[in-house]
Amino acid sequence: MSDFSGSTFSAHAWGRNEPVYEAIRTMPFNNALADGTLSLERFRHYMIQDAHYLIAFGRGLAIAAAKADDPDGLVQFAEAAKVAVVVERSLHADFFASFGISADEFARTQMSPVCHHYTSFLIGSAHAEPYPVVLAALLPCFWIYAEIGRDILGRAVRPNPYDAWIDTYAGEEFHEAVRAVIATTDRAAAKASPDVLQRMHEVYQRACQLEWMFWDSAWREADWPV
Ligand SMILES: Cc1ncc(CO)c(N)n1
Repeated sequence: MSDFSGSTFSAHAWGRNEPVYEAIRTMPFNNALADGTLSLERFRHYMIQDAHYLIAFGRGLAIAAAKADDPDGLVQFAEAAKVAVVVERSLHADFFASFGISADEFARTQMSPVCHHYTSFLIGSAHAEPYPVVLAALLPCFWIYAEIGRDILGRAVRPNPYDAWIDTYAGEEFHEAVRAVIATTDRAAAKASPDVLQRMHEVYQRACQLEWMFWDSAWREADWPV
């Protein structure tokens, strides 16, 4: 493992979790998304679960906003919470329509086990943990999508049925928000005690692992076993 000691939390956390990122980047789901061969069924599964996910992510961000240690953080995460819900609504209004998911199908589809796990982890951490740890739990959701979006854009076969998804996460608007979340998390980490910093690394790693599991679950079209 690389030694990132003395540098920022984000550099350290990224370095420690690089193998997880590399595993995500090369997953069958993301390879197939890039070359346009991903089955509609798998993407539909992913989108429905992501609509569930984004609402919970928005709630986690709203809790982060409430815990922010300054007004800038309050505004930043209140805005991010709003954007999560706006993106969820665009999934519903645009993606669901173009990929043939009816309101009824969405209403009938509960969270998958992994989506349930990931969202419970985010909401539970947001409620229970101090502000810097909440940010560390939320950071991979932003950062990994930004990196995956750009990576896929760089190798995507276009036109691609999933162009709109790729453009959302490769786009500069999203990346600007991600850089701001990285900066806020690093500022919070710089003031954190060793115990809190340790906790930040634990939740950051867990969120990275859950990101991998979220895509894997969509690839397997996983459902509750009973
Ligand atoms: C599972 C998941 N993680 C992160 C994002 C991006 O915020 C998303 N849309 N879905």
